[in-house]
Amino acid sequence: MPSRLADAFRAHPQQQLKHPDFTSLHELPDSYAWNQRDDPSPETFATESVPLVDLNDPNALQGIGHACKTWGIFQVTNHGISTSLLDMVEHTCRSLFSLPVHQKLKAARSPDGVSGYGFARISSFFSKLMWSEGFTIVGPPDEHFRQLWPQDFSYHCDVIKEYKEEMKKLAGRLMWLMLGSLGIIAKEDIKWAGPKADFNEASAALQLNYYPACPDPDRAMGLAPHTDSTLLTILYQNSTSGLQVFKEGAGWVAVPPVPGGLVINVGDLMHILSNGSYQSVLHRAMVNRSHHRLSSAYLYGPPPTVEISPHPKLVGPTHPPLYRPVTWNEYLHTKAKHFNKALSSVRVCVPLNGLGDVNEQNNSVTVG
Ligand SMILES: C=C1C[C@]23C[C@H]1CC[C@H]2[C@@]12CCC[C@@](C)(C(=O)O1)[C@H]2[C@@H]3C(=O)O
Ligand SMILES: O=C(O)CCC(=O)C(=O)O
Ligand SMILES: [Fe+2]
Repeated sequence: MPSRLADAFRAHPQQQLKHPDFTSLHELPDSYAWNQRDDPSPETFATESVPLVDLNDPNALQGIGHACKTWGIFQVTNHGISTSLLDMVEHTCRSLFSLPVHQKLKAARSPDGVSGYGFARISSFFSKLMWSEGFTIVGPPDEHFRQLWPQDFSYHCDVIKEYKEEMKKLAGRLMWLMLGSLGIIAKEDIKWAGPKADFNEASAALQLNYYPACPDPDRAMGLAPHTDSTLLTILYQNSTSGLQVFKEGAGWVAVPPVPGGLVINVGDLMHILSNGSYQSVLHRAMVNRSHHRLSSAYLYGPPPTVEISPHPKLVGPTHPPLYRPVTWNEYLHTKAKHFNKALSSVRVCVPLNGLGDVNEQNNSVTVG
């Protein structure tokens, strides 16, 4: 197994799709029309909303634990990331996606690579195209940014570098809050957290997403339903709504932007580490008729070759491990090959008369 995150996709090259100039499309081409309107509209039916946690609140740990068990997603305020940094990231996203298509294609993701401009990796699993553009950053963005902005690439590199540093610190803090709520509190409990317990060796990808305004938003899909292959994801969304999460019993629920807030979601690896206690949430992004939307997802995971398995503290005679150990690289590779079957493919088979409540989450995806 390769030791760098950037190598995880070598064995699964992605076919390059044609990038449109969205601004020139005044009608929704058939290739972008999803027949997904069989689900109830969240505005009409959802009576519940995603939990909001103030990180300065002394009860934040309990709030986070409850949110991870029941929703797999929550929003945070007082997270310590300055508004000016978030504004700068938004400005860099805006500047990137408003470049002419031919310029953006100079930084296109190569078929066997992970970084660069293009459609989301999951596109190949759907017969319809998504109304969005993405830019994935793993490692330093310098080379690609130099192609995009020959003049001011260093300014944008600095913004991304600072953002990644701040996100890494916040992610480490969130890890201890999420784990703490499960009783995993000592630094020895997670060896790879390192001597300072600061998760210094963690790895991450930054995914910048752009959803242009769409002439027929009810039939289009910005980003198809998926779970993230992460421990956790920190999402910044601008003031245009679009993110929705699937909740059993409630259907698709909108996650409205909270001024200055960040969205935190549980990923598949955290679901595994928590031995199924925390749900990795199925989510998607919808598009808007008059407003474009920007988001940036900080996809956070362990060092690429560290094995993640149900934590020993959460496993016992009445709680057998539900998953086998898996490294992030191996899991990304599996996701690239099997998409929404990846999680069940690492699940341990429990005999029919087996122990434990085996609640498989609804990961099924309907292709329009
Ligand atoms: C570290 C990661 C996590 C990746 C793959 C790689 C870089 C880009 C990430 C995303 C971002 C968009 C959704 C997703 C499903 C996709 O298509 O690309 C994510 C995927 C995953 O969570 O599996
Ligand atoms: O744009 C959004 O709200 C969701 C983005 C997302 O799910 C991702 O990048 O993984
Ligand atoms: Fe996601």
